[in-house]
Amino acid sequence: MSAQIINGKQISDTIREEIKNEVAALREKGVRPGLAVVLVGEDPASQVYVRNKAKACEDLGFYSEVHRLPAETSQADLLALIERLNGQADINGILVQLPLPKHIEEKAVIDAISVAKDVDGFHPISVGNLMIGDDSLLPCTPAGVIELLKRTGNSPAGKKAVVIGRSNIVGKPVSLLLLRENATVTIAHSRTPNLPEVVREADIVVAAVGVPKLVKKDWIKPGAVVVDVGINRLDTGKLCGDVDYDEVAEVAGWITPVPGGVGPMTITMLMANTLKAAKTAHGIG
Ligand SMILES: Nc1nc2c(c(=O)[nH]1)N[C@@H](CN(C=O)c1ccc(C(=O)N[C@@H](CCC(=O)O)C(=O)O)cc1)CN2
Repeated sequence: MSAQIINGKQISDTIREEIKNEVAALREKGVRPGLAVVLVGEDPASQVYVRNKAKACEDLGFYSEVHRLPAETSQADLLALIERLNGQADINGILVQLPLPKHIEEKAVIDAISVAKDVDGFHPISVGNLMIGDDSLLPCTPAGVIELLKRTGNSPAGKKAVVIGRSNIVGKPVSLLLLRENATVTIAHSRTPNLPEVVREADIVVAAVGVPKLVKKDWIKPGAVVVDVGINRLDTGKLCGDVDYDEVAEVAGWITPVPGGVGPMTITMLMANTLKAAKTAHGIG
């Protein structure tokens, strides 16, 4: 048996088309969603992601502003910019690209973003809303994982899901979203005894642990859905996930590749969040 591939690029393109059409209709009514992206420093990977976000805005008809600040920008100056963007009516979403330079406290920056414009879904109030099941802007990568499952007919309802990883950005929120979708969820991590045995119980495995090729073929129940959130760069320069793709694909029912699986969904869900924030700001559906 060989797993069916979950093509994140293709699913992401479909969602972008849906968003583009909705934005075109909104613009007819005089509403244009706006996203501000803030980059501090010159991290090469972050520069690529920020460029891709600005390009997505252009392609889908959003207004966008990119604020590129030098690495030595003070925390006070960054907070002042966020405060200004919080008050700007043409901006519906604010994203500060992570990681930030060491002298800036990430939490202070996330806390300063208005909850209504928190399109990353990282603000403590957004996290609390997710926890209690209130409507909120959902963190992009976890929301992308749920979209990939649903759009390939792999509804989590009634399934056993094991999430490997407990980070605030992926592991914990994706677990809460799977629970919200009526899966029975186990969160496993580096201190979980008998990890392969725990994972073998799962109908859905989400790997978000940051260890290249950790998940092996004999950890997987035949036919299980395997979603790999890991992005690890090997010494060869090649990207790989947290799942040993070649061997796991022999037993899984469905599998996401790296690259081209979860990765492309992150920016797409950011655009979906910005659209949602704009509609809320204008009192639309
Ligand atoms: N404020 C934020 N900062 C960061 C986030 C985030 O969601 N919000 N996530 C990452 C970076 N990131 C977006 O910002 C991101 C990472 C990876 C991809 C992606 O499409 N990956 C591709 C591979 C790309 C490659 O070849 O390098 C894939 O997996 O297919 C998109 C966005 C950290 N910072």
